[in-house]
Amino acid sequence: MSHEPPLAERLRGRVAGRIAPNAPSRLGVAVSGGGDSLALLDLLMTVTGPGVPLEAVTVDHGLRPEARDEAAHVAALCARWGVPHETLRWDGGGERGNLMANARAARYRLIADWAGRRGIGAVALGHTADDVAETFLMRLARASGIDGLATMRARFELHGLSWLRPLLDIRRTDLRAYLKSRGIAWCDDPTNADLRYDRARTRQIVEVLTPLGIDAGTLGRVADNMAAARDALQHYARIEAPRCVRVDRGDVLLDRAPDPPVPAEIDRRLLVAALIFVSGADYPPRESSLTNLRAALARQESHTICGCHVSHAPDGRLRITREWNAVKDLAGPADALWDGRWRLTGPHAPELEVRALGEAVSQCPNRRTTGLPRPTLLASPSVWRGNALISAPLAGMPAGWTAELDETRCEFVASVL
Ligand SMILES: Nc1ncnc2c1ncn2[C@@H]1O[C@H](COP(=O)(O)OP(=O)(O)OP(=O)(O)O)[C@@H](O)[C@H]1O
Repeated sequence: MSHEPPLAERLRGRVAGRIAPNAPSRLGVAVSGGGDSLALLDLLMTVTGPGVPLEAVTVDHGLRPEARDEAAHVAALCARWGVPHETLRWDGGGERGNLMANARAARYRLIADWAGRRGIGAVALGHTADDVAETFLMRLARASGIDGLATMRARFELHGLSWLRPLLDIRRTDLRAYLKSRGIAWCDDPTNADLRYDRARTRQIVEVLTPLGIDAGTLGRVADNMAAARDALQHYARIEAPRCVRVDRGDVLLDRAPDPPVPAEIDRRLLVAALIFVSGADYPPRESSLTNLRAALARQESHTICGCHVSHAPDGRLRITREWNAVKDLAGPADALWDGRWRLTGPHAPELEVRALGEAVSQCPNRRTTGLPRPTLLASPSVWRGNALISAPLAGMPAGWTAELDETRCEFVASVL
């Protein structure tokens, strides 16, 4: 029996400890071909047994010429190790906006779709303690708040999938040493050393700070402290939510001046949670967008943000409703979830479609009796047969149909806080 080097035992123990409480029936691992995620793949192979089949995935963003070879390298290793592997290609390099952010968002989406097809319940990512430290410094540069400075979560939910980060307390150098000891070659992404990128410059800075006693470990501990503070604030927001927030037929009514008052930070968290609840957004709005919202509200104006329409209700509370523009092109079968949250029940027929009510609200004679404002009615779900409006349950024209929030979304606190 060969003797395991202590480093391997230590790393396997840590990864096993992170995976065990979250183990799904099938586990995926996102492998770029770099040292971190290749080490993750190898470690996962040794800590998952036949009870938890492992599958690997690589995304070729088509942005660097070497990417194809990197994907092929991962594919070859997986073939040798008997791990099913798939390379997914992204061809959105020409899309408008921030290329890196688009590529990252597409990667998460592509991997989630792949996991859905393969019946995989959780996907592991190779973020390390060094990523925590570097992200912390990069967020400092943006004057981020507590959430931005907090350690990334070891587990989070996105696109209907669990994502795990089992390497968060493991240093990159240890993973490289581990790979060397196992004779496994990895690919170095040249952009990691390219000082035109924030990430590469930040790596240099971490080294410069070491003589001050500030290293990846120290920064990681500060980020952990921030995570503890974030969790405490979320806990407090959860306690305050019932007296500040009411869900009214899919809208959120937010009392921003409750008696006794809540701290501004709790009010901010409830507002962000309300925007996420109504829009189904994956990420909170940027701080600059929230500043614009506050300015508009201070002028007593309504405002659109994050796919939501925000206005003052007559009693002074804020009404956060879905923005008509964000849903006006959404059409789906009448028996499917609409806008990620509405379930319509009624005399279903295959040709029926759910769409936003829009200007057809004028065809609903009882709309005023609902007490709902026009923006809410415009974005509310309605049933159509071709161009004929059949039902608008929230606009006083049910015609045998009801519209209910899907159970995963109807509990405000449970779904967003
Ligand atoms: N092209 C890829 N294919 C598959 N997985 C990838 C790819 N790129 C990154 N990953 C996964 O994501 C992890 C983090 O990679 P990286 O730090 O480069 O991501 P990032 O772009 O900074 O995104 P994030 O916001 O998730 O940190 C990797 O260890 C790996 O698990």
